[in-house]
Amino acid sequence: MTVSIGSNVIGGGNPVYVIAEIGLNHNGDVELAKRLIDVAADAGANAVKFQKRTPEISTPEHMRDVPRETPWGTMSYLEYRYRVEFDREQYLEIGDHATLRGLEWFASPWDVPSVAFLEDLEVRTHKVASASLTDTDLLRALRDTGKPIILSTGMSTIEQIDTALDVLGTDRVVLMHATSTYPMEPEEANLKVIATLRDRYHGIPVGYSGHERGLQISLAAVALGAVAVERHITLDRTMWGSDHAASLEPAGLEHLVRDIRVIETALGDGVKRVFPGELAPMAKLRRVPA
Ligand SMILES: C=C(OP(=O)(O)O)C(=O)O
Repeated sequence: MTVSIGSNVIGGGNPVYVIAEIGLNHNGDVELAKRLIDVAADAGANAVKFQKRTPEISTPEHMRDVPRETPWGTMSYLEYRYRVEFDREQYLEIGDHATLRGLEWFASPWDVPSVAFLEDLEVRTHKVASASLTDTDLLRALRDTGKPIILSTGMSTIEQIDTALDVLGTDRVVLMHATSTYPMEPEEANLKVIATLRDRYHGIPVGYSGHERGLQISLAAVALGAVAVERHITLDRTMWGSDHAASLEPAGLEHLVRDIRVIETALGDGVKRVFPGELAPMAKLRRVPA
């Protein structure tokens, strides 16, 4: 089964769909978001992704008043959440820039009103963050859009994934294996879950959303058959903000896309054959012809 997002097809032997997750790494600055879009386009990614929240709904009650040191002074966690949200005009500017650079753009809505916000902007797909996998109201709102859904599975049990898919259906879903630790250590990657998900949810394309340092684990995910890869990106890992440290800088994203393209080519089709380029070595090296 394949899932189409714009002109890209995910699964079915198509090129791995690379999502550059800008998330909140724009720190509420449209110009920074546009520079990150440029980084994703220059690296050859397929899409850029954001996170869209209605802070008074999506911020857990117990977190709202927790003080947070920010570049704009000390504020409550709720105020900080507002500070890093873009409004409609800003998203229009960002979306236009992504389109101009040949990238799909979409977001993970973290609450039901954010789904309508993104629908109004005519995104072609939605992402469900791992944290939202158990939010049945959100899943229903997303199902009702009729759009393809990319569903991340970090911090979730198989039973919770079953329930989410009962709500979403299986026709237009891409599952993303993920572990929601930042940065994620190799011991927590559990990449064999990619095969577990593929076997259990037969026909649903399975990708990987990574929070590790470096490239090896994402590249191994591709070697294990992940059909989409999502990684956070930043201009500089030392920038202020919770996700920068577990993000790829421009050169890292460029190398990731380059190496993914090599690996997917190298995986081939699984049919054992003698390649034309082997004929000369065969003539030279094989003592006993067939
Ligand atoms: C946090 C997100 O995703 P993931 O769970 O894949 O990291 C997101 O998409 O907002």
